Amino acid sequence: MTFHILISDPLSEDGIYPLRQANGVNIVMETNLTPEQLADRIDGFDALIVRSQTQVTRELIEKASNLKIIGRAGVGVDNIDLEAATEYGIIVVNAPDGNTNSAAEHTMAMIMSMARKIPQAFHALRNQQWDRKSFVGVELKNKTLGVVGFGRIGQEVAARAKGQRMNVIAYDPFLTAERAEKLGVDFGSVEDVLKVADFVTVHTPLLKETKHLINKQAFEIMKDGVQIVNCARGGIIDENALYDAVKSGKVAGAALDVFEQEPMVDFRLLDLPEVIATPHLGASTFEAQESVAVDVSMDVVSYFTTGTVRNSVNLPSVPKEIMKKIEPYFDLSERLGTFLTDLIDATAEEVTVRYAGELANMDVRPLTRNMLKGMLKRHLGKQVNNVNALYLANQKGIVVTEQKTTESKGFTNLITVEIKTAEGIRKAAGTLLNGQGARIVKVDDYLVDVVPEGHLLYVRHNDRPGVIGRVGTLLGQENVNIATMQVGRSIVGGDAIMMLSIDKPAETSSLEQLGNLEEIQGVTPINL
Ligand SMILES: NC(=O)c1ccc[n+]([C@@H]2O[C@H](COP(=O)([O-])OP(=O)(O)OC[C@H]3O[C@@H](n4cnc5c(N)ncnc54)[C@H](O)[C@@H]3O)[C@@H](O)[C@H]2O)c1
Ligand SMILES: O=C(O)CC[C@@H](O)C(=O)O
Repeated sequence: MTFHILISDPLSEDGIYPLRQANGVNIVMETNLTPEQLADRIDGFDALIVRSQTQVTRELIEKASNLKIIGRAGVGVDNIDLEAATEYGIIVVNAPDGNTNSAAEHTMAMIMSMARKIPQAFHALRNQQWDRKSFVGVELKNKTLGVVGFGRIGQEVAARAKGQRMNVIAYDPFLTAERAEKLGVDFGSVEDVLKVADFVTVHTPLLKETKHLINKQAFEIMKDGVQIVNCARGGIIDENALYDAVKSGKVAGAALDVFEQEPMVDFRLLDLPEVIATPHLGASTFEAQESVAVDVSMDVVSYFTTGTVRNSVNLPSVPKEIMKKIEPYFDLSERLGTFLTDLIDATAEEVTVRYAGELANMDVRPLTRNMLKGMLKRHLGKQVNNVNALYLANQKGIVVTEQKTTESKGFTNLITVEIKTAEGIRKAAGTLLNGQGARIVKVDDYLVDVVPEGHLLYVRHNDRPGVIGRVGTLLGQENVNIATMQVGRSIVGGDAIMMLSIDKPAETSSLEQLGNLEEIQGVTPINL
């Protein structure tokens, strides 16, 4: 049998030697196809290997009736419709480590070029202007670099910046005080970072949560004269807001490798002398291109020869016989993870999942991974699945433990998730009620009965007469319909909670008003 592989973006020839060496493969390299031509060409191929140019859309996937694996020679999988690939049973693999170094070096090159106005000076010189006055720069030494997104590349950039004797402050939802100390950086919230940084560099994926993370409001809290870098993904910085911030003088320099639309169509930012740019070259080194091509080629060969891969982004790997028994709990596990993550405004350090009842006699590792997927997807987005969730959690320094007991205190099965953060331990427990679907039955030490779906509000309050009525009245005035409400309390007159299920998400202003009501201690929206 021949395995047909289409490579549709330029890949290092040295990097694809694992493919060239494999028996029974037919490699076709066609790197100049239009989307329409690719759609006409794709059918019949077993594997598609791309970089960031090829858009692997649902339409393309639907035309690829033989496709089994998509290889992304790089990190970001935002050019691949993962949902469609998963839906069609196509494994997506990437090369998460191969270009980390090059991307970090490019970021440093951009910071230094921007700080010393090297591209601008070269441009003038090339136009035969010997101008030594217009290009006075700033030193990096003793300046503060703010790193937003402290994963592989963010950490490598920080290490290099420290070599330039910069102070580094970072924000990442997975960064704990302990890890920050170990890595020799300060840490704080995004606001903390933006407020104190002389240079800001972003290294997050592009997700719903990170789209326009650096916007008008973010620029407003930055120091006057801040310099900003984006070598991660276009769209993390709002380009219109950046334009205005540079124009107003708030931002003294911007260095961009990536853009909201690529290839670039709006060149307005480049009219500004403070802006320097490269056309998405962060990973464009011989070393990185060879390394990502080797990694992805090896996974494609491994899939073809053994059916296994190393860097899966979406592979569901649940043994069939286990799957059948535990499948009904998949959704509940994931929702418990998301529920607790929304509830907790702190970095998870340890996660314990307790399985009580019949589940204690089964291999529940896929459920734990699904719970982690629910937990991590808030910050890592689509790249998390039940295959890579545990790996990603470990990579973030989260210690994950499973515990089992056959005693389940009145429930056939009970799953309790406990998350430890620097602020303490929070927990939620859920079960499947016979014929009535999933329920969250305990939040911390309060007994509840909540369907884990839709929009929920978790309200902490003092157990006093009239509080529940005031909450209902205010939400009514704000046109928020309450579908269900649960109340739990520790002791009469003590701390209490309300769990409300509402028909649509409450506006921020409504939540603020709710939080300001007498006897209310706090309000947390949860969206499942
Ligand atoms: N310019 C290029 O050519 C190039 C090359 C390689 C990678 N990249 C891009 O760089 C980015 C980072 O890559 P990586 O390998 O370091 O990924 P990574 O997954 O190791 O790190 C990303 C980090 O961002 C954090 N994050 C998620 N949401 C956040 C938020 N709201 N605020 C702050 N942090 C948040 C995650 O917790 C994670 O630690 C990706 O977008 C990738 O596609 C670009
Ligand atoms: O393919 C490229 O050159 C860019 C890759 C880079 O953006 C990535 O996310 O790995």
